[in-house]
Amino acid sequence: MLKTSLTRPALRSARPHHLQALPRLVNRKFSAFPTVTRTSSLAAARLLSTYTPRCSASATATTSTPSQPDQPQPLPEVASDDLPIISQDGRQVAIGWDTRTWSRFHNIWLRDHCRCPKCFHPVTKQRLFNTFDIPKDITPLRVESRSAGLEVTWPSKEPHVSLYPWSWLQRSSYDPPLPRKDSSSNEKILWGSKIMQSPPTVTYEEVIAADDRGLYKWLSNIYKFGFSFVSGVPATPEATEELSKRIGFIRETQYGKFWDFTSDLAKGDTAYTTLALGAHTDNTYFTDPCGLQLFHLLSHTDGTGGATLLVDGFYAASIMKELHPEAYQLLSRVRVPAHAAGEAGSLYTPAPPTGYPVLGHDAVTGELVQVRWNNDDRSVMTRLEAGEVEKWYDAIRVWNKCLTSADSEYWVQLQPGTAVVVDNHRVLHGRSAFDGKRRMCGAYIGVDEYRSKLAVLSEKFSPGAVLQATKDLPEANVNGRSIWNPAL
Ligand SMILES: C[N+](C)(C)CCCC[C@H](N)C(=O)O
Ligand SMILES: O=C(O)CCC(=O)C(=O)O
Repeated sequence: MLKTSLTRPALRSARPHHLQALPRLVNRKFSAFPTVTRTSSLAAARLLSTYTPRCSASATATTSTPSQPDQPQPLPEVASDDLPIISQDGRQVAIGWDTRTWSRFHNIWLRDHCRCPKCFHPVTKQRLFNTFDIPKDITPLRVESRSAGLEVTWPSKEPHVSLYPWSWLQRSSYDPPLPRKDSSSNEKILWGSKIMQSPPTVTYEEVIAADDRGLYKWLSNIYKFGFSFVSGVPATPEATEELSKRIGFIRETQYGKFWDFTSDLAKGDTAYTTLALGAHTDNTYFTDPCGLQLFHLLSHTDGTGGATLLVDGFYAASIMKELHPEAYQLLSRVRVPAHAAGEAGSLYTPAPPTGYPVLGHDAVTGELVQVRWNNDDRSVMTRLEAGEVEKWYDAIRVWNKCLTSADSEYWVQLQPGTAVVVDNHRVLHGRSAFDGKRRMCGAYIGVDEYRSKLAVLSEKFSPGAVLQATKDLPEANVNGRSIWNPAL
């Protein structure tokens, strides 16, 4: 059972945080958060303040607003009695989905993306056809609109026929990019301290069940909220390690593989002390910080404190972006070096040594995709421009205020039997100071192992529109995976 500590335990520097009242923002939509909608208004703030959680784990401190009528809607599935119009214009094939929506695919792109067994290995899903054998000016002998998709006949010794399912072409459309049907399942829900009313939780029994449905629920929670509890976990390192491995193999570091630690400085890091730790993400000194971090408190005797802090870094960033856009931009640009130098046998710094910005964005979509923040592990700032030094310190001061506001901080006193997993690219964690004997165990999981497991489970439990539309096509599914999986 989780005991939520309603008062905020003193952190190491125990500064009272007098914050100007941050407007309570409900769901938020920013260019940086394309899949989350927001209504930030006084009405929304009132809504939040009177918020009463629904009973399901999906209840959050936010409610989603109806899709905006002016946003382009995904195209309907192609009906066999209403096939798209197609036309060739020299270097491209144009597909008319309806009177107003056309996609254009370059001939060379289409030839390169043939998924027939000769061009694309049906088991390994690797390209077999040599891209560089495609003539620069390749032109189809014929293009046909078939119920199964676009059929293209290419010139070669014996004509080569490629089929491209309509749903796959809609999803792959680049000229123009088309709205996607399954974006709702990709929604992330930003949260503040009110998440304490209904934190995302699964049971240990659900997660270890062989049908993987509970495992999928757990990983879906982590994807949507950036963290999830697991209740009913046997309070042993062995059970916790097995739980971790349900997601993927554990990532070994200088701290070991599966860790079982206490305040004995067994490793050269303040985690192995009784000190309070402010909200941070781990591994800022690695080029690729771990994806997930699992914690399970095994025991705490003869003492108090040691409460766990969780902060949604995406939520805090969205507030900072709204209220202090210049600070947001500075933290999105200035690279922060970091180190782990507490073990004699290792000295970690990221490549490149200049480090990475606190707020990392997808270079194509502009979406915020990673928070990297551990002010204790931050190294000497040698790359600040003289004119930016004080601005940068002002910006991290604002960032710290957003992280440490009562609206952002979710304090919870972990109990043996309840583990927590955080997305280390989004949710910051910390703890209050403590005394007595405290034993914590856990593990890191690599970001690609986490994403891979979620992708595999999504294929099974929530196949997107393309997998649904192509599942009965001949030779689509080989070795349990569709050649039309949009992830390929
Ligand atoms: C291994 N364990 C999780 C116990 C501690 C790791 C040390 C955390 C380090 N200061 C960082 O922020 O990455
Ligand atoms: O001891 C705890 O509760 C958390 C320690 C921590 O923040 C870490 O290991 O990264």
